[in-house]
Amino acid sequence: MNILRIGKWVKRRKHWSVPCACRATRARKTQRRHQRYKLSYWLTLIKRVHHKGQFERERERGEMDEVRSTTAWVATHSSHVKIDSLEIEKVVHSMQGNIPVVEWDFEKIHYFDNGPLTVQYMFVLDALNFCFWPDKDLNYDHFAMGLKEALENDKSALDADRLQTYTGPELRKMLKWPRPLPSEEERVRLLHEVGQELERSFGGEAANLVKSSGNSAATLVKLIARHFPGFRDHALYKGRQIFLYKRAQIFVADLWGAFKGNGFGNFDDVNSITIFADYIVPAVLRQLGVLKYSSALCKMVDSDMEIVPGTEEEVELRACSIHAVEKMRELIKKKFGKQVLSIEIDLWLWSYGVRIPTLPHHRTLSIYY
Ligand SMILES: Nc1nc2c(c(CN[C@H]3C=C[C@H](O)[C@@H]3O)cn2[C@@H]2O[C@H](COP(=O)(O)O)[C@@H](O)[C@H]2O)c(=O)[nH]1
Repeated sequence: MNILRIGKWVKRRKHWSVPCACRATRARKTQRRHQRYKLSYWLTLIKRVHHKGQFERERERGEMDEVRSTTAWVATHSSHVKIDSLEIEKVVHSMQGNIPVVEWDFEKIHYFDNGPLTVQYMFVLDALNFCFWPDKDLNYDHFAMGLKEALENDKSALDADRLQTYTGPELRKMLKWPRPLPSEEERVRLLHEVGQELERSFGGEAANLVKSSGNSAATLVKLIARHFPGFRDHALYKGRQIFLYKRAQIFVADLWGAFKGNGFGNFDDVNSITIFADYIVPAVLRQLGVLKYSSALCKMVDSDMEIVPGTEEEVELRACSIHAVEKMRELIKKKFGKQVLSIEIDLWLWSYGVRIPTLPHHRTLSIYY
């Protein structure tokens, strides 16, 4: 019996010792695995922190490409506007790939003091940079000069708290405009929105908004769109969301131009910006023969008939303009080996267009451009 019992006990011990040993080995293995995991976890984290800016930027750049990719999609599904590739070739060859250089602020109308107040000025100006045409005597220059003069007379005129209090008549007075501005209520609402959000998230200063972009144009556009609903320039077209971001992108370009690529205008990825789809550039591209409109659209534009925002016509006019210029850039690169920025092409086209007051342009009531 005893022997039997001892036998059973030994058997049991054996039985126990096996799982015990296994458990110990497994525990050691698990510990090692955990250590390895911990190490790789920390390495990844360190790498992430180290490259956070880069990761962020790559991600944002992907999102910026949404302007390129969605407008390209419109161009391939377009019903009322067509891009004439042969005409693009002609334009590019006639200039031998050299885009005429236009100096930013060629009109000498902007405020500039090389500091944060210039950033505040540019942001407020671009918050109001849309739809001047309903008043035939009004244009962008009045806003640029009016806000400049206001700042020169009173450095606190565009402070975040002041922006939140302006009324329509006060804004008019600041711009020295004798009658109600087009979309005056919307302009005032957008001023308030800018003031509130600058105060809430950026210590009241647009300069802090720019600083938080980490020298990335794409991140800055994304930040603006995230924080300021008035800048979320997009449309629905044939069931898809199309991104245009005219005023957010022009703000980046204005900083880049004003600060000559330094300080607040220093962006590592300025080439991520596309042209700014307004009502002047499509008209210039049409005159160059690059954009061809359907006969119905020709009639609408030439007779100053209003085009409803969000219609296929309106989205195509804007999206095809962006895509045509992207094609122009690609061709310049392919044929002449030159890297041209969309911003440079935009300034050339826009400055050309505004010098021809008789150039027929499409008329859409919008807060985006
Ligand atoms: N594509 C594109 N559109 C631009 C601008 C600018 C001003 N940029 C300044 C920056 C450097 C220069 O030196 C400029 O002073 C305004 N616009 C748009 O034009 C339209 C105004 O027309 P009109 O009514 O005639 O003033 C309106 O939709 C406005 O939003 C630009 O650069 N590119």
